[in-house]
Amino acid sequence: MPHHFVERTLQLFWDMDYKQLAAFGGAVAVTYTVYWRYTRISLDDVPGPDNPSFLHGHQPFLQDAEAGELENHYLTTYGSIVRWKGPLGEDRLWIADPKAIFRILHSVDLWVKTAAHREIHAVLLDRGLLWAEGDAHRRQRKALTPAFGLSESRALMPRFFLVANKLVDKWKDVVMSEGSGGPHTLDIQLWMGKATLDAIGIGAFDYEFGALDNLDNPLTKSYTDIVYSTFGAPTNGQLLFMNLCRYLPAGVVRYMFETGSDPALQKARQNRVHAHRVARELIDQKRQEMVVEQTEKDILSLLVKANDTQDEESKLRDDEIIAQVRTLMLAGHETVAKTLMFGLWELAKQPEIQRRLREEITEAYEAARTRGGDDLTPGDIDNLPFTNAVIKETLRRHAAAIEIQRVTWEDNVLPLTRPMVGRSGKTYHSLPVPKGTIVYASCWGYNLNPDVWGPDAMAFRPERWLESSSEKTETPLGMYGNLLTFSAGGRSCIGWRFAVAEIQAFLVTLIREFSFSIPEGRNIRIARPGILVPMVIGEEGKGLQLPLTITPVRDL
Ligand code: HEM
Repeated sequence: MPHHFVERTLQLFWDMDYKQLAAFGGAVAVTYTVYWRYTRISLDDVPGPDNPSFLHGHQPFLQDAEAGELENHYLTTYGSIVRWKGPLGEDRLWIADPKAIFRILHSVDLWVKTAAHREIHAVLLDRGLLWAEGDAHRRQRKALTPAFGLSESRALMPRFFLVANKLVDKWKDVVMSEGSGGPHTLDIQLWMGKATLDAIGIGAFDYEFGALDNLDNPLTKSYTDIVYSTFGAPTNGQLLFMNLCRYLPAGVVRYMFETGSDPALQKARQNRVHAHRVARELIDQKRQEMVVEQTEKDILSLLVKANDTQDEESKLRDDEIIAQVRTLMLAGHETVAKTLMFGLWELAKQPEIQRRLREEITEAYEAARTRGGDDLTPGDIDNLPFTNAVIKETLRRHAAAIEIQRVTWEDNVLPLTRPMVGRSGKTYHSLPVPKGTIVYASCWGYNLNPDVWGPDAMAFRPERWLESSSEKTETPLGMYGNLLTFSAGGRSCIGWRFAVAEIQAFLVTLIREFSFSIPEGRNIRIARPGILVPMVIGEEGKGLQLPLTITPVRDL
């Protein structure tokens, strides 16, 4: 560009008064908006609620909405594809359509995690499997997969029973000392958090968190309610900030997360210090133990051993193994805790289902005792149809992850299971989506979609799994029971078999020993500010709570 042209252009701006500058700025903004609006694929015709606020969009409203009620409202009012507004008028898509979800979750290089989402993972979980993208993700996943097979997960069952029985002993002590051996109300979410932390410690690393024993362990303390205290109750300002992160370079976002003085970020960084120390010790210990051949192995031992036999290119570095330790500690404990607590809550609400479940489990224990065993084997539990139906129904009705967020970096077209009728009345058989669109593959929306599960999809009804029509669908999706609970595709939950084995061990142990009921006057609502938050209505100020009354059903 000739030098004098640049000079003259600058001079032109220099000579403008503020009105001319404002008019020029306005003209550029309008031209850009019109260009953007008419050259970009538009989502204006997708059904959805009107925008309540240009600045915040629907996000504050979604924070407070009740889990399940919101998804049901979307499905019945708008259908299985809904457009809602993010901050600054941005379009977001909420998706409960099986084919569209299948396409998103099976196109892992096209639909990726947002930069802000990944940076949250980096602080909370390090740069492990949940953080990695592309080839790095494939390499990490390949290294971890052998440790999560069916036989490896089932081999952990005795460890899960050990922790479940310890929980029973703790509850019996509480019932004896505080409830004189009779019914006693306790906060089930607190206890489940402790028990599942101990279970992931023992199952995945052979590490004693000592959460049920209230051991003075700084790592255990730093995990207490970590997800809730980090991301459980963001203010509107924090939500806006998180959303605007996508417009900043990843390095800047990283710097802000790494140095921010927010107490939640400080808690996550403190957790990292403790977790790194423990992870290093554990890895060294596993390497030393590798010379001794063990039959029963924790996940980390399997990972360290398998990694040592990989070629140099595929091998995980030590910092990557440490990242997996932190990833598994978090991903594998809160999720299972939520599933168990909501399962027990459903059973407390429906005594008849609970009675039928206890009958099946008690009979199985009697059969095991006759043949000389104390606990049920994985094979015994496989043969308990109603127990497994209750587990699947809990995972369907109370998916621990509400939704799976992704963004696309390229214009593309989503196939639809059912045609979508746009706001204009036009019918769409597939949906063009512009690049940069953030979508939410809704686990709750899909799991409650009447097109997939029938008109009683909202009801907690385990019997549906015993009927011949269950698990049959046009687009088989998930890993387990065609549920979206464990996601699907190349980034699906690697620990789903581990989770199912753990849930089975806890459920049969607890139901055999205690009956569960809802304490009078303490009704629960489950908010969904990114994670599931059970609260007692009227006691919201106390934060997370799920009180249930337990009564021993066998001699103490
Ligand atoms: C009921 C329990 C569980 C539920 C509902 C659950 C759900 C999920 C979901 C929805 C994802 C996909 C997240 C995304 O792509 O944004 C996921 C990924 C993952 N889960 Fe789980 N999970 C559970 C238990 C576990 C357990 C027990 C472990 C480990 C011991 C585990 C480890 C992981 C890991 C490492 C990933 C990342 C996979 C990848 O990106 O390749 N999860 N889980």
